[in-house]
Formats: sequence, structure tokens, C-alpha cells
Amino acid sequence: MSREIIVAAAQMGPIARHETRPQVVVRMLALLEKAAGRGANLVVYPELALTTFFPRWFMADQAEIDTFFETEMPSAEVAPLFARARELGIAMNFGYAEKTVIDGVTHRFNTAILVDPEGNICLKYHKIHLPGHPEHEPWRQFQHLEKRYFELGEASYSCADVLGGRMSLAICNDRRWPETYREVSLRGAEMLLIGYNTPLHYPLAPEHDHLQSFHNHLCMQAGAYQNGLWVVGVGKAGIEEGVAMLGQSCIIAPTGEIVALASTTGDEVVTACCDLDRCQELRENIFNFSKNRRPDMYTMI
Ligand SMILES: C[C@@H](NC(N)=O)C(=O)O
Repeated sequence: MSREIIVAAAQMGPIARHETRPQVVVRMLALLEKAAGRGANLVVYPELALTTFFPRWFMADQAEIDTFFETEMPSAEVAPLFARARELGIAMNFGYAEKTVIDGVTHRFNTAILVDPEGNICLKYHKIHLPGHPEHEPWRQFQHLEKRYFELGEASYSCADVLGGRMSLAICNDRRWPETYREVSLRGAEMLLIGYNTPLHYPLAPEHDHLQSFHNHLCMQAGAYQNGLWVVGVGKAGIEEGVAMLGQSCIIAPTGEIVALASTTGDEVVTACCDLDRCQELRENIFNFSKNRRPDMYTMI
């Protein structure tokens, strides 16, 4: 099998609170068709792709909160996306709010899945770095209540072998942590798929607001280069329910170079031909882990 795959970053513009799952799926299908027209083998959508970024609102009523969660995947509403991707033979990654019962206990996770070209979910990940706060903080322009609505993921990163390569998943805030990239690369990942929802305004340090797009690319480019893997970062962008969200979705080569970049804050597909063998350019040279890495010296981690 060829080690070149065509990857599509399917950025999504704002999703209004009143938009239904079928309406969102229609948009995702349009992005899928566009990606297919460009020969894509893999389509990457944002975090919480099926709804608006609901942690911006405080809700006390669990029934209301649960309207944003999926209890099965694919649900009847998302099934058309799975069916069309399978027909086209395209793998895909997207995020959603997952409500699941394990051993009789209900759990809610911020989840990402990887679906193989045959339509099977071959990798599932529950976000482990949950940003924000658990209680209502009315002084903020908008809330970031991920710590209220989701549990911390219970398992570390893992990988799946798809399209002749080794893929891994992370979600939004995970991309800011160097440990994310190192963990997945030590597990052999050649490509890391990251959906995000990032407001331009950060209430705790508004003096950094103008740096959002810089920090977005800084961490993903550094993560790609320092670990010799492809990184695909895909945002939900634009003014969503009055909140400006970062776009700048991109595909980053193992050299740290951005090879495809969204230029709008709406629904947009950008593609790149990604040769997974390029990971070796880094891993056999400057970042040859087995030869040059010194884990015995990194005693603080
Ligand atoms: C603010 C936070 N958002 C997120 N959805 O995890 C981030 O971009 O780090």
C-alpha cells in the first residue's frame, strides 16, 4: 500500500444553537463530497462537530444538557454521513459529546472517533485535558464549562492502523501540551488528528487574545517537528452564538511546516498529500528517540 494519503481538513463555520443534527450532517456531507472530489482518503472535522460549542452556557437542567449529547454512534441522524463515507471509501474523524453507560453508571465524555474506510469505528478517544471551570462564573463574557459537563478521559492516547499508517486522536486543549505529541509518537503514531473549538477571547488572560492563532500553530508545529509526525488541526470557526472562534485549520508536516491552511472562518476544505514515510526524516535523524533521547535525565516527568 502507498504511504501517501490525501488528507482533508474540513473546517466548519459556526453552528447555531438551534441547528439540528440533520442540518449539521448536511453540512458535513457537503464537506465530505468536496474532499472526495479532491481525492481525499481521510476527512478530519472539528471537536464537538455535531452541535454548537454548548459549554459556553451555564445550564442547570441535566435534561437540557443532554440534548447536546449522543447516546449511540452512529445515531440515526449521523448514519447518512457514515454511509456516504463508506460508499466513497473515505476514513473520517470527528468529535461529539458522548453519553454512555458503563457497568450501570452514566458517563459523559468529550469524545473523538476515527472511522475507517469500511465505516467501522476503529479508534475512540475521551479528552483528557479538559479546560475551563466547573461552576457558573457570571463575570465572564461567556462560560467554558467543559469541567462541568464532561468527565476526564479515563485512558491515555492510543493508535489505530488505518490507510496504511498509524493514526492517533487528541482534542482541542490537548494540543497545547507537549506530552500529547510525545505520548502518541512513542506509541508509533505517524499522524495526529486534532479537532478544536477555541474562542479568540480568553477571559483569564485577555492580554493574550491577539496571540490565539499564533499559539494554535506554535504548539501544533512544534509538536509535529519535535516528534516527527503529521498533525492535522481542524477548528469550528467564525462567530458562533456571538463568540468569535479561531479558524486557521491546517495540515502540518513532520518538519513542522504548514502545508495546507484554511483561509476563511466558514465551512472550508483544505487538502494535502501526506507521505507518512516523511516521519522518518525526523525520527531517523535529529529526533532519533532510541539513539538520542534521555528519559533517565527527565526525572521531573
Ligand atoms: C480553550 C480551549 N478549548 C477547548 N475546546 O479545549 C483550548 O483551545 O485550549
